[in-house]
Amino acid sequence: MTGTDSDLVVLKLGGSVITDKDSPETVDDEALHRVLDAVASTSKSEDGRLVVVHGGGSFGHVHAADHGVSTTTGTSDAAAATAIHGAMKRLNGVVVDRLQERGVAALPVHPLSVAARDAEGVLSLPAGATEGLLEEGFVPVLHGDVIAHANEGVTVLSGDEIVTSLADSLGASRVGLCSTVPGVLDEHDAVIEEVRSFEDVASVLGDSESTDVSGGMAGKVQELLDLGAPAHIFGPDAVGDFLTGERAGTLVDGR
Ligand SMILES: Nc1ncnc2c1ncn2[C@@H]1O[C@H](COP(=O)(O)OP(=O)(O)OP(=O)(O)O)[C@@H](O)[C@H]1O
Ligand SMILES: C=C(C)CCOP(=O)(O)O
Repeated sequence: MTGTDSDLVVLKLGGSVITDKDSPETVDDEALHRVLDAVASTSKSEDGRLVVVHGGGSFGHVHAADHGVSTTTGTSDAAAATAIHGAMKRLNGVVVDRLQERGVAALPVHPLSVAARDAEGVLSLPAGATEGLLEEGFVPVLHGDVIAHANEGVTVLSGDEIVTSLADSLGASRVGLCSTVPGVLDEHDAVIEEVRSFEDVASVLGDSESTDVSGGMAGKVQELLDLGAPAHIFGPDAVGDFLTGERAGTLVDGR
């Protein structure tokens, strides 16, 4: 949120950061308050536009696992889809409410209503609603969800996919992923400052074939390297630094 008014920052709050992954549908209040305090204080002091995306944690993932739904295996059971979507809407409601309580003009955008995948799994996520809200001065808050998937019913759309899709379609100037770890870690658990190619980190992340691109660090790094914008992976303590344009965690930049 530094620079010109038109600068757009996309920030993802990891589901494992803002929820207690060991307890179904439980928000990690302390962690959520901490990261939202940082978002609220910087959004008042910095120019620029912000989109927030959050993951599923103990909300969406528990229901997705119960119903055997992943990013590639779907369900045609409307009740199952509603269970997953409903849980994600509850978490989204908490994030939006708590941002509004802090004076941030947050509004929800639910991907189920706008996005779809074709039979090859290629995602279409129209950005008109998000863009329109940004133009009106709101902070759109999107979430991982279930979406229509040709021949599969609905499948999971991850927050990471939303981030990369919107960053491209809206021309984000910076992207940040707040995870539970302080960055991409090397074999001694030290934060790697910069990743310019996947080969730089393949040995600590495992090779791409063995990785589920919807989750885990290897998939994140691969997708972020393909973006047209610099991306940062950092821990909950560094949200404020990222939003004010300071160095935060690991810079991933494949441009
Ligand atoms: N080299 C590495 N450096 C940092 N984390 C790694 C590394 N290799 C694997 N990981 C794992 O990747 C995890 C981060 O990915 P994960 O998808 O769980 O994060 P998240 O953004 O918080 O996602 P979610 O929204 O799904 O909870 C870390 O918790 C860590 O266990
Ligand atoms: C499980 C659901 C519905 C959301 C997944 O989003 P993620 O936590 O970003 O992978």
